[in-house]
Amino acid sequence: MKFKALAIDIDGTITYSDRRLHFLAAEHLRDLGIPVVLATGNVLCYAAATSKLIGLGGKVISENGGVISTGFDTKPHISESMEECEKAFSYLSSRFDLIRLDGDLRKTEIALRRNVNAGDLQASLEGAGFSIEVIDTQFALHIKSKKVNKGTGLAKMASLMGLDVSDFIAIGDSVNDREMLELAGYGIAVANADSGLKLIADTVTSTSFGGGTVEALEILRRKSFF
Ligand SMILES: O=C(O)COP(=O)(O)O
Ligand SMILES: [Mg+2]
Repeated sequence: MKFKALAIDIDGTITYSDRRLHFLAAEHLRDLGIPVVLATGNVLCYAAATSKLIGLGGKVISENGGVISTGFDTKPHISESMEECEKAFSYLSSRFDLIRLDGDLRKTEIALRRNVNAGDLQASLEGAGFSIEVIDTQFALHIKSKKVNKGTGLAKMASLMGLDVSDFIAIGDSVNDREMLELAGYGIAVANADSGLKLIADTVTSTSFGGGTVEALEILRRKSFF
């Protein structure tokens, strides 16, 4: 089996636990020989800068699928307005002590510091009839649309690249990588991934964080997957 591209999470997957970039993982990604798409819950400028600094081509899925860019100088594709997320945020703000992240850089969802429990926020929103979800990636909380995720982002990116989602290998570590791993032709969870992601992955590495990505790429090469 041959795959044509790789979609890979940033935080927790090509970093150490404290978010420093894992240089060896970055080096392996630069020399992969197939297009590498960075897929993150973080904002577009963070994803694009990471792509540039690694030496990749600027193809990124950011804001958990809400904002997609196929190159450094191209206009991003933005999925939907964040009006519902803003309403949910203002509802929650009167009930919880929320700390919003990233200023006005976010276009489609809202990120929060992890000083509150995602399940409590979710239950409060459901009680008030909101159709909005709250996820905890271990790096931040995200108030987001249920219709947008890294899977829908991958589908959009694949079509923009003239590929099918099944042409992609996906690697990740967290709840926000689930739909992307489900859709991709082959999915790998690094050892620090949450148990739900490990359950749906085709392979789970024995090494954590960026070291897990180095191991994953070695496994994929051994299988001649690209
Ligand atoms: O932004 C986050 O919460 C986590 O980012 P990630 O998707 O790159 O792991
Ligand atoms: Mg992650």
